[in-house]
Amino acid sequence: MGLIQLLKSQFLSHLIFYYVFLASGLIVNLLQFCTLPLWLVSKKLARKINIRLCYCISSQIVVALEWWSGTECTLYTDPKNYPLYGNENAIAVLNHCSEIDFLCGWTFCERFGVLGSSKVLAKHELRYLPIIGWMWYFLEIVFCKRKWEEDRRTVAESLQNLHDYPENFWFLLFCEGTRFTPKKHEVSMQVAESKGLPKLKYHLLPRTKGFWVTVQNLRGTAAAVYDCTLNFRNKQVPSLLDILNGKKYHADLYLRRIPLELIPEGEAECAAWLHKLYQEKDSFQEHYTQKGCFPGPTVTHPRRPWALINWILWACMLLYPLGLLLVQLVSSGSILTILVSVTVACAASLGGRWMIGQTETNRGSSYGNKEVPSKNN
Ligand SMILES: CCCCC/C=C\C/C=C\CCCCCCCC(=O)SCCNC(=O)CCNC(=O)[C@H](O)C(C)(C)COP(=O)(O)OP(=O)(O)OC[C@H]1O[C@@H](n2cnc3c(N)ncnc32)[C@H](O)[C@@H]1OP(=O)(O)O
Ligand SMILES: CCCCCCCCCCCCCCCCCC(=O)OC[C@@H](O)COP(=O)(O)O
Repeated sequence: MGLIQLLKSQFLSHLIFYYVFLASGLIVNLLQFCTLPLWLVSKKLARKINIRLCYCISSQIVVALEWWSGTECTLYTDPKNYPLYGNENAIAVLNHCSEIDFLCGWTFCERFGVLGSSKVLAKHELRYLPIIGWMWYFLEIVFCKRKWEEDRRTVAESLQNLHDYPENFWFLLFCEGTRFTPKKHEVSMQVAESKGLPKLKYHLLPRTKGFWVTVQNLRGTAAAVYDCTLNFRNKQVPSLLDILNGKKYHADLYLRRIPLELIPEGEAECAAWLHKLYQEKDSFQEHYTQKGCFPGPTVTHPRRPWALINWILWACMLLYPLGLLLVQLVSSGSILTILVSVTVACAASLGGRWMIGQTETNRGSSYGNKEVPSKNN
């Protein structure tokens, strides 16, 4: 292990990341709270400010992937569509295969300039996640309880609110509804069989209702569906903790742009269309497994410096006063104050580690583990 690699895996390096992330995150949450009265005066301005504030937080995790771990992200797409990415609203449909697929999604958002504004249909448990969940409240993220009877109205209403959104955004949908595990795959393939649908090898059976309600409510707002299939080279199974330890991965993303007009309007037709899309996605994954790449050309797509600049600015702003405080503490020689500082450092470390734990599949939900009895079964 080289010196730099050793440095990246050290507790102190992680502590710095945790401290900057947690302290800046709480400051940003507070600033977001202060924008509340502005929503009454100018919704447009409040949204624009919140987009930038959210960028301050989410781009820090992108920095960990792009700059700290040096992970490379290759985009496979039709070059003629390339100029449209970032310049239109889109619904991104992504496979839910790893613990960092959301982060790879964020990285592509960053590169196309839509990181601050991008959204997701997220499970409602994430709403309460400190910093990220609170930030999402102000970003108008759409939450679902994964209980259709409750979600159908709230999700549609939240989507309708995005009609006059002032900046381009990508709306992410993990149609599989939960992360891939062998058990969830087995259960969902039983459902596929009971519905007479072909089995999928690399995906869970997609949940179609969220997709249908999203497409219907974003017609006229989003121009296209981006069918995104993500994979990692050499069968690597990445985690956020490994990223923080500086482990480098190579992510490949296959992106197909499908104009929204091509998607059927009726619920049953739209569901059938999505099932077909997932069968195609499965064949792309098979291609990747066999050949080590996706079909079609790649486009060079460099990382941008803004996320790193944002992190450096926050680090300077937050580490300088902390350094001064530490010097004072040590020179005061007071055992009590030194004990308090050690406790605060441990709390920051545990807080950061706990947040990373929220991305780990083995701590995930049991959603999709048990076959839900349906009218078709
Ligand atoms: C490169 C581009 C990147 C772009 C990135 C852009 C933005 C990034 C922004 C943020 C990044 C942060 C990411 C955070 C990640 C958080 C993500 C999540 O939280 S994922 C979980 C929440 N989201 C979803 O679940 C979305 C998909 N789900 C749905 O759409 C659901 O339909 C629903 C709306 C949630 C409702 O769910 P519910 O369970 O109540 O209903 P369903 O209709 O889905 O289920 C009943 C239906 O399904 C059949 N069934 C039963 N069991 C299964 C099974 N195991 N598998 C499949 N199907 C099953 C059952 O028979 C019923 O069938 P039918 O419809 O015929 O009645
Ligand atoms: C610079 C970096 C500093 C690091 C400090 C700590 C960073 C912590 C970052 C936490 C980011 C949390 C983002 C939450 C995204 C979680 C996405 C996710 O994985 O959701 C899972 C759901 O889709 C499905 O849930 P399951 O049904 O599988 O259960």
